Amino acid sequence: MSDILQPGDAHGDVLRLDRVTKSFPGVRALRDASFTVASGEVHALLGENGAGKSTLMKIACGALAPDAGTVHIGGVALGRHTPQAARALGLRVLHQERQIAAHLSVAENVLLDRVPTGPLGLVGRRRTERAARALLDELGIGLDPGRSAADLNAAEAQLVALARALSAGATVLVLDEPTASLQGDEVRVLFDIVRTLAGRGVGIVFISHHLDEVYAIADRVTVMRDGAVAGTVPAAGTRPDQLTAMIFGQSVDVSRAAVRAGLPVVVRGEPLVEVENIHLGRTVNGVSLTMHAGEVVALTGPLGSGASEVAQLVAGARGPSAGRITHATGAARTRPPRTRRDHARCGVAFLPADRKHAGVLLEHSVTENVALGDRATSRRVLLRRREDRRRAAEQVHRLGIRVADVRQRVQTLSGGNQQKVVLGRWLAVRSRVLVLDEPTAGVDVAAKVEIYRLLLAAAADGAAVLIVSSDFEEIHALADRVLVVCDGRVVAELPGHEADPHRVMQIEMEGRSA
Ligand SMILES: Nc1ncnc2c1ncn2[C@@H]1O[C@H](COP(=O)(O)OP(=O)(O)OP(=O)(O)O)[C@@H](O)[C@H]1O
Repeated sequence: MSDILQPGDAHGDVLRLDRVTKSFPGVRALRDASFTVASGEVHALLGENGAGKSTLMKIACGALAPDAGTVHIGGVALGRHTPQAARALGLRVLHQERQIAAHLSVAENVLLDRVPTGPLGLVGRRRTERAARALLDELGIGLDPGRSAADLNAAEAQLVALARALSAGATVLVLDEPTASLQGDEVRVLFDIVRTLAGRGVGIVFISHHLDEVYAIADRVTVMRDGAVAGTVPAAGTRPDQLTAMIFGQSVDVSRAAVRAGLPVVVRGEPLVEVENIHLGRTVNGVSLTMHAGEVVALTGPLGSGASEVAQLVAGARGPSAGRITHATGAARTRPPRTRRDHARCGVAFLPADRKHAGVLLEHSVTENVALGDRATSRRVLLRRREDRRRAAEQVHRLGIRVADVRQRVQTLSGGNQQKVVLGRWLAVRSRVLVLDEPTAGVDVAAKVEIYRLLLAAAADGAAVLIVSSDFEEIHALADRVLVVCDGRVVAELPGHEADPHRVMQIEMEGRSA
């Protein structure tokens, strides 16, 4: 911890929530939850999907008012429950979405909440860039302050948002699953910066479903269960199985053997999709692959590798600029599918990475969202509400979706539960070809295992499954074959059980430098 003093209360806590309670119609989201963050500590907040982590942080940042309980930031009680009031006391939240102004430069973004003014209140560009440079250097961020923010990738945008929080004098930072769109080296860069911030006395809340990240960065861990705090423990000295037991009430094994236990051994069947030398602009440069019935193929690669685009092409979400994709399934056998609807009709289910925009209809109910898969794959025009509700309820049960009623709007579900709804949509229609981009991003470990088993069961039933994943544990547990993609090409193929993180990272590095 740092010797730089930050405002805090008598215990040095920069954030203190005391006995917070919050209910939504039909749900008790928080029950008497207390949580503190000390100056200079990284405090991980864990819990299964729907446990109450986001609700607790929404109350901390003034986005929601508690029914009971208090919030103190820097030792000062949050009087009005508004984001402005929490910000004024020094609390900032970094969401997963891009939080930078694209029309401004890096420097202007960094100093957005504290633009240095010259005489007459004018903002000097050179002065802005100098001030931003100093801040970026302090954090070890090597970005050019004069660069346009529109050109930044997701990882760079996040670093700029962090620098901006620091420049605004944040004393508490809430990072909500900050590594969701980052790859290996980018995660390391982020963690270095988080450590630097903590060294300056900033208290950091780190929400994650990845225990390896928690061990890499956190000092203390608080686990939430069913809206209550199950306990707070030091990260060092607490074993992963102890944490999963706190999260789920039992330990969870994500190994290949455990995930496959009790499932039939599958023999590779006939080819269902034939991908021949496809191209997409400069992102995909001649990829060929065959997906067979009964197998799970994983595509992996560094950010921008083109793996996601290959999945989009196979799913028919985009058309290739050259090459051919032939499906052997369903009604469209006589002609290659051209549109996404064509693909869906010949049995392709697609779970895109960008769920918020392409995956889920937030304003609609769980039932309607699950039923969408059926609408895309059948010619049925008449709505069968009762049947739709029955199917939705089945998926809610299978995937452990935390929802009071299937008529509830998806908007009111926790992030991980929204993800399960989109997945349930495609599992409900028993598609023969499943294409899933990062199928378990934001999903808790117990649900991950459940999803892996459902995908393996679908494969055992004769489906061909293609996943894009940056989660090595997931690839190792799930894949029969792994294709490593770099610069829009498949640079290596290896059997799933040989795809340990070290091996894949080595191939990615060689692929990138080739
Ligand atoms: N606006 C709302 N209306 C109704 N219910 C809500 C609302 N916001 C949250 N909930 C419910 O409160 C509970 C806690 O949700 P919360 O988002 O805090 O979970 P979480 O721990 O952050 O989960 P995840 O890991 O999936 O993000 C869930 O049951 C959720 O459905």
